[in-house]
Amino acid sequence: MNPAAPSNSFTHALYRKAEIRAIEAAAIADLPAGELMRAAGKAASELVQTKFTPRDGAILILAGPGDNGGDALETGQLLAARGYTVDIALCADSLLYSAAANLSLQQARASRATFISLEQILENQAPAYALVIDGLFGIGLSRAITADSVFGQLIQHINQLAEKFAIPILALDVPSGLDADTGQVIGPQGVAIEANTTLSFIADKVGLHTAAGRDYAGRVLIDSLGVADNHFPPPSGILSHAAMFAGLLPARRLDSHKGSYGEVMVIGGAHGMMGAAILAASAALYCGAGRVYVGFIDAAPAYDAQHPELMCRMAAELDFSKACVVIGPGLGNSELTASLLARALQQAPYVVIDADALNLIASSAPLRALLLARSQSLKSSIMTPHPLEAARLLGISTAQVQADRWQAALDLASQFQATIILKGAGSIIATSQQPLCINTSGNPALASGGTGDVLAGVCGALLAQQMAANDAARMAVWLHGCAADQLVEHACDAIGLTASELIPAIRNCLNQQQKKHSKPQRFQPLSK
Ligand SMILES: NC(=O)C1=CN([C@@H]2O[C@H](COP(=O)(O)OP(=O)(O)OC[C@H]3O[C@@H](n4cnc5c(N)ncnc54)[C@H](O)[C@@H]3O)[C@@H](O)[C@H]2O)[C@@H](O)CC1
Ligand SMILES: [K+]
Repeated sequence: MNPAAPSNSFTHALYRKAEIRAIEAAAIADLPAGELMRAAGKAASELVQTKFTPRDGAILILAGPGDNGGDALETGQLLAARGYTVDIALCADSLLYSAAANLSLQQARASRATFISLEQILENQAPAYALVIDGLFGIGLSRAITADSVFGQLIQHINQLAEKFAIPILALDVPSGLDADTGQVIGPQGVAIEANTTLSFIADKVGLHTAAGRDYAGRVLIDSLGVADNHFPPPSGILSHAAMFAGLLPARRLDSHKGSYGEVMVIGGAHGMMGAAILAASAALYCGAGRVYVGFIDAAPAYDAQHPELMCRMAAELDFSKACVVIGPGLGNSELTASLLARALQQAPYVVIDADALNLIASSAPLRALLLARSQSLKSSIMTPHPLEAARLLGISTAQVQADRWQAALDLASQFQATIILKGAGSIIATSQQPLCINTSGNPALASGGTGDVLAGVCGALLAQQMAANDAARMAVWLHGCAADQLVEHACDAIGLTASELIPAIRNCLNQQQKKHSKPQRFQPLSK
């Protein structure tokens, strides 16, 4: 089987460890003993064969104390049988192995693979390995691999050698040391393998795509090990991908006008922070909102010279009753801002709550009650917290949010009955009713001031164009990341991307997406 093409139908599905264990248990009941481990070894060895020939050099296999070690031994014996030079470091008491892992060990011992000791690896400063395969720990890792433990020293040594000599690391199932649910290195003082590629088994895992997961897992490939589709429950999460957004923005009708595409009012831009509101409003404009107002807090400029289309007003003058209100960018924290937020929560059919507006809600029970009342009257609300804002909203620390971003996003969605965008590496989009979504686009170039304001404006434009809140949030985050990816690839590098540059790039991505996926217009010119 091609490891990049899982056989089950949920190709973008994400599961937590407990769900994977349940799928595994159901599948094992249908299969001959050891079949999943054999399939794991076959998938991994075939993946290696697509990239390396036996002449490229030796392969080092790290086999740990559980079934992840069994997968590694199975892979090793298959590669040895195919003529590769294989060194195996057995880091386990084989008496404790499962029957399946024991069988793989016996076959590996009977193969042409060489068993080497940990000391041999730790002493070796310049190995000629073409590849390291990490089968130390998988989803069974239950406590930290501390830096000073034997496993910890081995992992650090391998990471250093891999970096120094550009040796690729293939992790089996999960990079050892990483929590497959949270995407964090299991601590305290834990270390983890930094893989280039992770071949994950049965189904994709949440922790490979959020928090530090992407840094440790590298490219993620999935092999379902032939587990039948009927063993997979509906996924509790999905990865975003282009096809998800097909048709969400209908093609524009020829007889449409600016009133057809909604009204966005960005409320913010207090003294010293006017740019934040302008960025959000410009993003709304470039993403197709029919009319865009900026409601300033302290003083409104006559117009914005770069975008004279924006209508600059005092926030207190604006009527929110038909608008999508994006409130927060540069809002500050005064009595006026709290009353503006209360009015937006009561009147606006759609709101995007960002930045300072999130902090106001975190500290005010009446505002929180107004937000909750919106869900009763079917008004749409998107909240866009970064981890610190999420921590304030939940009354916990930022470290607790980051320790389990998935759970934090779920808690926010259920406590505030809103669509949540928990920002950060692997942004999570959550509602209390639908599967969570982890965004797959974007890169560290987005880590600069103003990009969050831009995201809020994109959300506002999509909501104003009648997109459901969950779809708007998923698509906005995806477009925002795609724009940064395209800029990094074609225009600049990862350093120095500005929020302003992002805005026209988001418009390009949105239009590319529209061209690719929208239905043809009803009237095509005859001559073309
Ligand atoms: N059970 C099955 O049917 C399948 C299992 N598979 C593989 O098996 C893995 C899960 O296997 P296991 O449940 O055996 O778990 P692991 O192989 O992840 O390791 C668990 C073992 O590590 C020990 N351990 C945990 N934390 C430790 C630490 N910090 N320091 C030292 N030792 C520690 C545990 O006591 C246990 O012996 C999956 O990730 C996957 O690679 C696959 O082969 C697919 C099928
Ligand atoms: K592993």
